[in-house]
Amino acid sequence: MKRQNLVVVGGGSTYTLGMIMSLIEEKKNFPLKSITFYDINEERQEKIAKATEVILREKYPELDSFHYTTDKKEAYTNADFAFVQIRTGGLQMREKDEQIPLKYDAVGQETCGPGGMAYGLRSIGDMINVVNDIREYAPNAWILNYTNPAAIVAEALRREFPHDDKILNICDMPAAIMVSYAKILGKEIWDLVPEYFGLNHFGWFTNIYDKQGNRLTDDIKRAITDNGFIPEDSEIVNDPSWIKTFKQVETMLNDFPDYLPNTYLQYYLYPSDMVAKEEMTNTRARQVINGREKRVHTMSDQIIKDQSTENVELEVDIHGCYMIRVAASLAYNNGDTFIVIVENNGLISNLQSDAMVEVPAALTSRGPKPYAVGEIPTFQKGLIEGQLAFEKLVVDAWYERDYNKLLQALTLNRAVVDAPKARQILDDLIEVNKDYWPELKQLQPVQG
Ligand SMILES: NC(=O)c1ccc[n+]([C@@H]2O[C@H](COP(=O)([O-])OP(=O)(O)OC[C@H]3O[C@@H](n4cnc5c(N)ncnc54)[C@H](O)[C@@H]3O)[C@@H](O)[C@H]2O)c1
Ligand SMILES: O=P(O)(O)OC[C@H]1O[C@H](O[C@H]2[C@H](O)[C@@H](O)[C@@H](O)O[C@@H]2CO)[C@H](O)[C@@H](O)[C@@H]1O
Ligand SMILES: [Mn+2]
Repeated sequence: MKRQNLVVVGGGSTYTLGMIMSLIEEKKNFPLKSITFYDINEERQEKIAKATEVILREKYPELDSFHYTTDKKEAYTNADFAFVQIRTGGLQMREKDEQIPLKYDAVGQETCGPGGMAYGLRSIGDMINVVNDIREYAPNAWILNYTNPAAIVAEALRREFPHDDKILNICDMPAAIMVSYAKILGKEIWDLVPEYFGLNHFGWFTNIYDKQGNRLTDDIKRAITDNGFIPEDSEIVNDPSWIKTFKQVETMLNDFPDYLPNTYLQYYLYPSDMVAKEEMTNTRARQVINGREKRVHTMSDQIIKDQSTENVELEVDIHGCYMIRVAASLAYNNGDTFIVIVENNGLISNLQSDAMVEVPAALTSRGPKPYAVGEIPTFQKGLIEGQLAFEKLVVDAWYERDYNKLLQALTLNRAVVDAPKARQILDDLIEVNKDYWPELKQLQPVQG
C-alpha cells in the first residue's frame, strides 16, 4: 500500500487533535508517510502542532515526518491529500452570525439561515484561494473539504473549478447520525448501508440496510418513536446541546414519518422553537469557545508540559474516522459507499442538474460514483428547491457583489421568511462583516 503525504489546512483547528487520533486509529486503512499542518495563524497552530509532535512520537513512530508551517509552498509541495478545515473570521465571527438573527427572532445558527449566509460569504474567497494555492504546488492532490458552510462552499467551488475532479466536499453529520442508528441496532456504523438524499445539512435517510441487504429502516424508526434518539459519537455524547438536537429527531419523525431526517432540518421545520431555546449570551459559538476550544487547548498545554499523553484523555471520533475512510477509498480504489456532496446531474431526477446534492456514492480512484436517487416527493422537493435557491443566490451575490440577491436569499430562507426582517438582519450582518465580505451594490427602486 502506497503511504500518503497529508497536509491539514487549518492545522490550528479544534478538530485537529481528534483527527490525529483518528489517523492513528486508521493507520492500517490509510497509512501515512508524512503529515504537514498549514495555517495562517502561527500561534494558534503551534500549540496544536507541539502537542501533535508528542502524540505522533508515542503512537505513530513509523511516520517519516511531521512538520507545521505558514508557508504555502512548503505545505503543499508533494501532498497527495489536503484535508481543508478553515474558519474565516474564527469562532468570534460565528458568535455574531448566531446573535444578530436572534435579535430579530430569527434562527441564529452556524450553517443555517442568515448565519450560514454570513459564514458562506466569508468562506468563499478564502476557499478559492486555498484551492488555487494547493493546485499551484500539488496539481494532483485530492482536496477533501469540510470547511463550512459546506453547501455554499461546494457551490462556489463547482463554479470556480468546473474541471477539477479531485475536489470533494464532505460533512460528518449523516455519519454521526448513523453511529446512533448502529447503536440502536447493536451494530457498527461500517456495517450499515444508507440510502439518503438532500442538500448539505438538509436531507433525509430513505432507508438503512445492513451489508447482507436486510432493510433495517423500520427497526430504527420504531426505536426512535418508542425510546427517543440520542447522540452516541464520543465527541457529542455528553453535550447538552447535541442531546437536545438529537431529541428533536423524535418530534420530526412523529410529524413527518416518511423518512429519517438529518438533525439540521430542525432549524427549518421548527424555527420558532429553535429561537425560543436560545440564550443571546450563550449561543453555540460561546459554548464551543468555553467547551471544545478550551478543552483542546488545555489538553495541548498538558501534553506539551508532560511531553507525554499519559495525563490526558484523547479520543477517536467519527468526524476524523469518516474523513479518513473517505480518503482511503479514493486513494486505494476501495469503492466503499459514503454520503458525499456531488453535482446532481440527474441523480435526483426531478431536481435541477446543477445542484450540489448530498447522496451516497461509491468512492474510487476515479472519483465518486454516486447512486441514482430517482424522483423525490413533493414535500421534500419543495423544501429543497427553496433552500437550493437560497444557496445559489448567496453564491451569485458573492460573485456579483449584489445586495438585492442577498435580500432575496434571506427572504426565501425558511429561517427568516419576512422581507423587512431579512433587510434588518442583512444590514446588521454587513456592518460586522466589513472586513470579510465584498462591498455590495444595491439596486434602487425606480423613482417618480
Ligand atoms: N463539514 C462538516 O461536517 C464539518 C464538521 C466539523 C467541522 N467543520 C468545519 O471545520 C472548520 C474548522 O472548525 P473549528 O471549529 O475547528 O474552527 P477553528 O477556528 O478552531 O479552526 C480553523 C483554523 O483555520 C485557520 N484558518 C482560518 N483561515 C485560514 C486560511 N485562509 N488558511 C489556512 N488556515 C486558516 C484558523 O487560524 C484556525 O486555526 C470550520 O469550517 C467548521 O465549520 C465541518
Ligand atoms: O456546534 P459544534 O461546533 O459543536 O458542531 C458544529 C458541527 O456539527 C456537525 O459536526 C459534528 C461535530 O463537529 C463533531 O464534533 C461530531 O463528532 O459530531 C457532529 C455531528 O456530526 C456538522 O456536521 C458540522 O458541519 C458542524 O460544523
Ligand atoms: Mn456538517
